[in-house]
Amino acid sequence: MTSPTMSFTYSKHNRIRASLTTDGIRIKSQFQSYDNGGDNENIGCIACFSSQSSRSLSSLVPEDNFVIPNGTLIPFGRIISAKYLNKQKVSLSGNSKSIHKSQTHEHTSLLDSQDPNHTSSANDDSLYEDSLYDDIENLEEGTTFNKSLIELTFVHPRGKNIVPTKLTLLMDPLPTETTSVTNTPDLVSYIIEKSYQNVHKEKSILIIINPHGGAGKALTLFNELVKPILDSSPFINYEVVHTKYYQHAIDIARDMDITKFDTVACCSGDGIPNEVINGFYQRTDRSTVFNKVCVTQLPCGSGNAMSVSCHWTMNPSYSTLCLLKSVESRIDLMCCQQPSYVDESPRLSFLSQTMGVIAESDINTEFIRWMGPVRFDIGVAFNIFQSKKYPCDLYVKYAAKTKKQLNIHYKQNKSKGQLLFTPTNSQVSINKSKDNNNSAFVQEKFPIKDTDLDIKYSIKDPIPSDWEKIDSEVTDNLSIFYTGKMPYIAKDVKFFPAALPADGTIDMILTDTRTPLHKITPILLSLDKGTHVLEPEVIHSKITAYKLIPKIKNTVISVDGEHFPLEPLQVEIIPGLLKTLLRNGSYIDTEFDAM
Ligand SMILES: Nc1ncnc2c1ncn2[C@@H]1O[C@H](COP(=O)(O)OP(=O)(O)OP(=O)(O)O)[C@@H](O)[C@H]1O
Repeated sequence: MTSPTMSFTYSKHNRIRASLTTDGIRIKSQFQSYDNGGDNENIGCIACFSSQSSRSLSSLVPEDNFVIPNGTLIPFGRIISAKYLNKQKVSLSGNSKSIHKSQTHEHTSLLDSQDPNHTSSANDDSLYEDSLYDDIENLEEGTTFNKSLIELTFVHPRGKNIVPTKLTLLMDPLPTETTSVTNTPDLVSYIIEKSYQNVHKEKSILIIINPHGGAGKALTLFNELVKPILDSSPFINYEVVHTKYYQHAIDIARDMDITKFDTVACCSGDGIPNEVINGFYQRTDRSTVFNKVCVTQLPCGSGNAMSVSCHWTMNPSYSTLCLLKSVESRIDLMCCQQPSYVDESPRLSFLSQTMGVIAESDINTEFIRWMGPVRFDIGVAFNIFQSKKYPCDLYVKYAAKTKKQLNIHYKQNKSKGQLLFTPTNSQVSINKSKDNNNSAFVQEKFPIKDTDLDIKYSIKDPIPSDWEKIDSEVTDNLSIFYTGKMPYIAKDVKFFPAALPADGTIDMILTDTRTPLHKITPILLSLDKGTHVLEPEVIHSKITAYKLIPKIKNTVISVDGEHFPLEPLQVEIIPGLLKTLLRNGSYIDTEFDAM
């Protein structure tokens, strides 16, 4: 991994003072320009940094006139790292107007030790001292002066994306009341601790890029939007591998050395995360892998449901910030069996299964197109829903059958799954504060044991007696059959608004062709809001397992956006199997409880 560091000349020309607040670091002042001969209290200019910078900085801050208004707050959520620029702490005493260096600073940051480009401290020190002489000129006799020169790395918006940049800040020491509360008397340690609360910040990541993903744009998106942010973090190590053939990511995940990595980040659509979890599933040490390795998506494909649901964004740069900052969580997976492959190995699914109109439309591409412009074309919608039905038999094991039961289930399970890391030893602890059921659930399921991965219901066995057959009036006229675990199945399509990461259930949505045409229109038009599930014609339940037996020859089954054989499909939930990253520890808020 490379860890670019900015080297630039520090002087009073580009000094910026800043102060700690409870939410971040506030830029206080000031751009002191020789050109205009005085202080400008309104802006801090870092344009001069870029002109004096190394290659890395100019690539990070290409604008010539990037300004930070005085008073700007850099929130901890946007801060990637901080380090002292001086290796020695300097104390000045005002009456003598002289500099006394104290002992060598104990808190050398990771950057100092890792960065081969970091230049000598002697030079830094003299520049640092120069800058301080200005400040002591105004000191009153007897006062002491003790400030730190901090290099702060953070991300800031540029256009639709975020990019990393660095600022050198002159900051006061940590207030004594803060040090007594946190036991982190050191300013840099405090900033880093606040910037990575409850987060496992040191990550060793295997990046899997599908160069064909997103119509061939994945590699460019990685290089332009993901890599600069990864490279700006001293806490991230990563290796990159490219997929070279169809389903290559299964082999990569099955064969990867898990002593080297704790995270797999898929620069792809939803196809690669699906392959990664299936590669894990095929390993002999699979429970160890599922306990250790976290799988996430950096949205570089055409279907990026995982990112929009988990990182709350389809933007690769914001998703990369989530990769650095998100809370590790456990989410349920679904295990699929079909006669063609079950003897070889069942297949895991993290997103959805569907048969019929949606599968035929290809979720990842055509479906979005259909949902976008054409969804307003009522004629097309009518045609789809009028003419095509997909008869089947369907047996389900209910967790919440009625909409009322589903609402209760949703409220009870909303906060399940989050894992918190204690800052001291990085051991997983359970978030007990939110919900007692939650902690019981996670304690029970963590760590995953080999037996947790065993199939509970074989497709070869008779249908269990506690499964219910869906009314054949519905299934003989089936229009939409869609089961899923994540709220968004594409941008702006909130198909499963009640989906929860670790409630141990699959959301099932059914419609049938008996629905009158005038009722189909509001259903189609409300998919972006997720309120289609409220329509009485839409069946919406939570289930833990099902068996679908198609009774039609000319359609397709799709699992996580990939085509599967048109034959009986049996699916069951595997609770909390996958470690992933959820922004703020939850899926994007669908506002289901307010519907
Ligand atoms: N080098 C490759 N050659 C052929 N297929 C590949 C290659 N790399 C990955 N694939 C396949 O591409 C498929 C889609 O991957 P992904 O979801 O990342 O992309 P996407 O842009 O969302 O694509 P799609 O719209 O086709 O689903 C997967 O089935 C994967 O096995």
